[in-house]
Amino acid sequence: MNEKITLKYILKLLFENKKSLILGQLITIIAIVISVPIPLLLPLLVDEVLLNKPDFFVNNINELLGNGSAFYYIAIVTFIVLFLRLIYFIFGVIITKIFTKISKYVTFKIREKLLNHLELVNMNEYESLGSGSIGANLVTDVNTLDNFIVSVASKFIASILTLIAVAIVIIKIDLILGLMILFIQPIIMIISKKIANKTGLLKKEENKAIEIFQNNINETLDLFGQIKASNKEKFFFQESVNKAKNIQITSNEFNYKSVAYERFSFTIFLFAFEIFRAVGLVLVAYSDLSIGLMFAMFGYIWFIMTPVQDILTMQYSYASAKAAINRINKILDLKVENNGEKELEKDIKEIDISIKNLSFSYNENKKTLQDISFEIKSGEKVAIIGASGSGKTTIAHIISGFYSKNSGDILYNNISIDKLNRQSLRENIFLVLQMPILFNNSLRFNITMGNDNISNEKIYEALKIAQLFETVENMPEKLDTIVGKHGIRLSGGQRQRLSIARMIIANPAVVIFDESTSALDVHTETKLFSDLEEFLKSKTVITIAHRLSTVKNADMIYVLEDGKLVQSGKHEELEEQEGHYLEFVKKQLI
Ligand SMILES: Nc1ncnc2c1ncn2[C@@H]1O[C@H](COP(=O)(O)OP(=O)(O)OP(=O)(O)O)[C@@H](O)[C@H]1O
Repeated sequence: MNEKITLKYILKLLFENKKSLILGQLITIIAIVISVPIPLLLPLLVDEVLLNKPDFFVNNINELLGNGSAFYYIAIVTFIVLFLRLIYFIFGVIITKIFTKISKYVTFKIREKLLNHLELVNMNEYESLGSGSIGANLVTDVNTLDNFIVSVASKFIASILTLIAVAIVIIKIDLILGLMILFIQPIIMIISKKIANKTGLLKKEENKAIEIFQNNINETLDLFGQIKASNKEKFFFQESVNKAKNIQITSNEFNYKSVAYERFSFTIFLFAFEIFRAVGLVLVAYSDLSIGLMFAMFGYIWFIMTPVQDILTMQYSYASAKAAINRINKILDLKVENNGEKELEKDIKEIDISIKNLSFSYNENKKTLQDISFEIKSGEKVAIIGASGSGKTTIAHIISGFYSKNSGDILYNNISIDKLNRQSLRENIFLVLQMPILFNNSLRFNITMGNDNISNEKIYEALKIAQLFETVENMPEKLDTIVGKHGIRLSGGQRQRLSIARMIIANPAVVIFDESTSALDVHTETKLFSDLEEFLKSKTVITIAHRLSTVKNADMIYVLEDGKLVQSGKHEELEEQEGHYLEFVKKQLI
């Protein structure tokens, strides 16, 4: 079982960069040690210089650099403060650099893990989520997680340590004020946490609306041509507008309420700040707290705002990250396809296929294939026919290892599909689809599937057999012509022939044609099969077809009806029997 994304898992990834993590935290601690005294320095001069009570600074400056005027002391301490701020800034940049690198590593690892899992996911499972939501998970949700990791890795420990250091200094300066801060801060944080949960729910709504819109618009754009052909632009685009409207509503709710909630938390903090100030004044009036230290306290109250705000923001992003993790884990919940260890020999020439009591359903309500058994010997040419929806494509997909059977077995040279490595299976069985979908890349890429080792000569040879040579020769960029998204710039027949050229290059032992020439005219189809004859001679060929001419010469014909195998035999035998095949022949003759 694939390990889920959890906070523990994220921590594990963070600790894979242990050295950088420790270095980053060390520099953070040094930066805190440098920054914490800053608010104390200049206010101390109020007492030592303005109120003429020389102490630490004046005494030490006198001893080290000699006496001087008020300007002299103020200038020296100001210089020290500016210098410390500069160092703090430089350390801040280094810290950001280290932690950004670590967090980008973690988000990359998460994306890599998701992609590695997706690669192995079972087709049925993949279809249950759809490409739109998986895309959103990989982009938006991982980014949400990224923001959270950056802020936690770089600010969590720093904020806590700064708060502790400041608390110590404040308590040392004045016990009452210090303790007040220590009590009031957690209360503010608890209130903020409750608010953060509400923001998380709103974010969830917004993300859902974005996902629905993304799925809808992807589909509308993919089917743009068909929508236009059915004159349904208004309907489909209005649907998309409605979904976009929903984003407006949910985004509006999230954005304004999350800002309002954030401001509310901040206002509570400011309330506390004013109370601290009032208490400071009272303490100067009624206790031995000096004016200079009171100013220092005010400085610390401002100083403390950044780490407190950081922790508050971390709570908001934690709420969003938790929601993102839940959605990301849905990808990891998708079951992977069974993958056995046995392999068919590379470039094997002969594969016997034996299908035994095979059953399959896409969902629990209906059995798509029921108890099908037949054998295909190596080199045999078989045809599968049947009414639309009878399960022909499904059986082709199962034989090629795209969908996993529910029961029964398929044996390839006596090796059960459960024990067979899927890559090895697909290397030797090629399914030529009716509607091949192409990459928005060059013809060459689509034929070779990115394999640069295949020579132009070999590609042109395949194109000639696939009846596509002249078409490609007449294209301005020839093999470098870009085919458009899903191959939109090619006709249906050209796409089918390109897919056949891809099959010729792959040179498998078993070829399955699933209505792969349905878009071709009879003349081109006849020429194609005649040119393919030599290439297919020794191969096992399974043809799914609607045309009698394609089926007639098969060594064996299997007839499917409603997911069941109802007839099998040669054309001459089946033609003599009453049944589906005879009906099929009659229809073709008409
Ligand atoms: N991905 C899918 N998810 C759910 N049901 C599906 C899926 N693909 C096909 N089906 C259903 O399975 C049944 C068999 O479909 P299949 O595509 O195998 O039929 P076919 O005989 O190849 O049809 P055609 O000749 O029209 O291509 C049909 O009822 C179809 O609705």
